[in-house]
Amino acid sequence: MDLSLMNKEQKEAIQHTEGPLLIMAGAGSGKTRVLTHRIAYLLAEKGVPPYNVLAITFTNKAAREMKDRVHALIPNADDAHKIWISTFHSMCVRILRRDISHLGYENSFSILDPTDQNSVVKSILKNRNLDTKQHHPRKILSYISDKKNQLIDPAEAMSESVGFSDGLYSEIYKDYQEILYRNSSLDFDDLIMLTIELFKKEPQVLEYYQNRFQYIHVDEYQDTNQAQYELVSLLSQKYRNICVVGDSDQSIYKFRGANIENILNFEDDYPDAKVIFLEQNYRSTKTILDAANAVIGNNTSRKPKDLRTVRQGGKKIKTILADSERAEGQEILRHVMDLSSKYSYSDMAVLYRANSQSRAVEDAFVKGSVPYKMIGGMKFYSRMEIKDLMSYLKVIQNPHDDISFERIINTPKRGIGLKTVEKLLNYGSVNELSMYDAIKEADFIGIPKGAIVTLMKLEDMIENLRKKSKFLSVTELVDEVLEDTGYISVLEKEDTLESRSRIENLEEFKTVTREFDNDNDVSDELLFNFLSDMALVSDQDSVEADSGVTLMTMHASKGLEFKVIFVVGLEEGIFPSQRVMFDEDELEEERRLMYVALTRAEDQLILSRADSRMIYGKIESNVESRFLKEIPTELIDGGVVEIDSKKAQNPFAKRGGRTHRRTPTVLTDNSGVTFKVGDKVAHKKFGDGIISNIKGEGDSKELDIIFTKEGPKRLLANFAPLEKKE
Ligand SMILES: Nc1ncnc2c1ncn2[C@@H]1O[C@H](COP(=O)(O)OP(=O)(O)OP(=O)(O)O)[C@@H](O)[C@H]1O
Ligand SMILES: [Mg+2]
Repeated sequence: MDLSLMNKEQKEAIQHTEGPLLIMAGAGSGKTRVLTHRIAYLLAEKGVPPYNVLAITFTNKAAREMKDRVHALIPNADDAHKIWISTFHSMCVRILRRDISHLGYENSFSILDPTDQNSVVKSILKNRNLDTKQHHPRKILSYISDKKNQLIDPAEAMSESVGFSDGLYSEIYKDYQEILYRNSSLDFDDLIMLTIELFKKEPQVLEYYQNRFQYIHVDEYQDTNQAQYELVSLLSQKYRNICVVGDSDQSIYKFRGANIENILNFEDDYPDAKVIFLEQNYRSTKTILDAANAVIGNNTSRKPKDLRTVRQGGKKIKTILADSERAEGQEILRHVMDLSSKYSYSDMAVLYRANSQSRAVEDAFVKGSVPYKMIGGMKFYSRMEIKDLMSYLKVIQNPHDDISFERIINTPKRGIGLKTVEKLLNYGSVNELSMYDAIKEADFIGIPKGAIVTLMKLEDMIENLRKKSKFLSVTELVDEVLEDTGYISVLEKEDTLESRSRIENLEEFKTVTREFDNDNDVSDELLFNFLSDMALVSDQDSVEADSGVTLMTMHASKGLEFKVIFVVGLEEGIFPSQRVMFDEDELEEERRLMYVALTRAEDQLILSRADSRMIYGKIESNVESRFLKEIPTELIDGGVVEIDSKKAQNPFAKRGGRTHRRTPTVLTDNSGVTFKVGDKVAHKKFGDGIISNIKGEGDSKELDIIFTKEGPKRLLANFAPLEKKE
């Protein structure tokens, strides 16, 4: 295998195949690249069978990328397919799918998403007559998650609880776990906790996987939690060929139980471990790396390390100071459009601290017709119609999933009242039956005749769909579900703006299923695999096509790289966030997050902040983030661009010493053309239309246009690719 493109340390790491190996190195030094090459090397040079190799990544996106890269290095595609490259969660789904029955769960278990978890906790609180305002479900769920990540079960949590609320939470945890068990449902943390439980209870199962995974790799090891650590330790005990890579400066998941000690103590765990440091960064320009190193240098609890780059110089860092979040969004749009002559949209990413910050940027992009994709699939999947459809699919897969069944029992409306639902639930919980099974005994429960007939029909329909699911693709199954349940026809009859957009979303969902169908053959496991995939679309993952500017949280950007990175909202109180300001440890974690964000950039960094912004409905002013101040001024482009959205701006004017170029298709009032209500216009993407309304001033000026084909849209006058028609 050709390793000539790797440096000396990288080569050493690739060729050290036997025994424990730790690669500790800064961002962009090729850690992930070493992993992929090491896997290829094991197969090509050491004759290791592909099924003996395991690689664990932090996100599904990273897993997909690693698979692609390994495929490219290994000539035999079949071999590449046999290597397990996955996240902790999807690995555990596969293991549990085979053997979870040892723990009393059904092999067809469901996976709960955060919304489902929330409704479980709410129902427990209701049963216990507790107020959700006083006992916030989110707080309880994070308690439960903490316990699970530390592998503490309800009994243990109860026995070691101190004080009233701790005691109460541990009891809720017990209820929660019982409900999940009854529903044969698992939450994300269960996937790992139960796999460990399975391994401990059934040593022969553990041994099977130990023999199978003789070479184990873990990327981003600094962010493993206790449970994940234990899982890796169990699996690697027998052969001890364990290679972990990570960077303690990029540990950013403490809030989810990640334990930085796992990587720092690796040498204690494996005294015979070989340790390799990589010091050469291949990703970023010197300017970017100098900035990142300067920032992280302010953390006191770290070992300083050297990180150099071959890419000398580089463009200075640009900064934006806007007067509002809206102006910030528009200024980012302006930069994106400027840069789009040199880079493609997919070379750029906008990073923020919290998901809620995306809206202002999204608004600007929508109105400026800049394509973008959001990483954080939850948004799409938490829409009502998508949740309904998913619930149907989940019930078809696992009829004992009461959480999903309750959602669809009267959706679309079929005359099943709340009373009937409650009776089924109560009867089920007394007799340890799922609602689905309770229906079979509906006669004894005192459910009205008419409702019984309807419920029987519903069960028939679901049974039928289940049979079909064995020989249909997921897309075909989705069509059947929407048809048989009458879901689509109800929406079609409604024929409102809202119902139409719901139909569009369901169509959009089918692009997801189609993609899945293209990669997977029809089989008994197809639906299960699809639902597992969907459940694992975590907030790091995108569901949209691979084009457009990427919008995501800094957390989600870990491991990725882009030519141009925007970091927005660099204000005290936003980033670092208010919550951490007075806690030195948390502040250091926040600074590591800044380090992660900065080191995603290859060529150009653009850092922005707003003088004031709306937070929870209130206008707040924040001063410049300390992280921005920690960047040496000589690395920053002298002209801090001040944007005042109240004063109309001429985008051709010189500001901050720079001239803004515009793409020639943009003909706006600023370039001499005046638009007025009633004007006929042609839009590059949407075609012909008529202006129906004009609002705002300067950069914020908005045009409402009714397009012949696309209907009404609201666009930013200065950015919309519009031409006036005679
Ligand atoms: N020896 C090399 N020669 C050329 N390019 C390299 C070399 N090593 C790594 N690279 C490139 O440098 C970039 C960063 O590599 P990689 O993503 O593996 O770094 P990393 O250490 O995993 O970063 P992070 O800490 O951000 O996860 C990639 O584009 C990779 O292809
Ligand atoms: Mg990496």
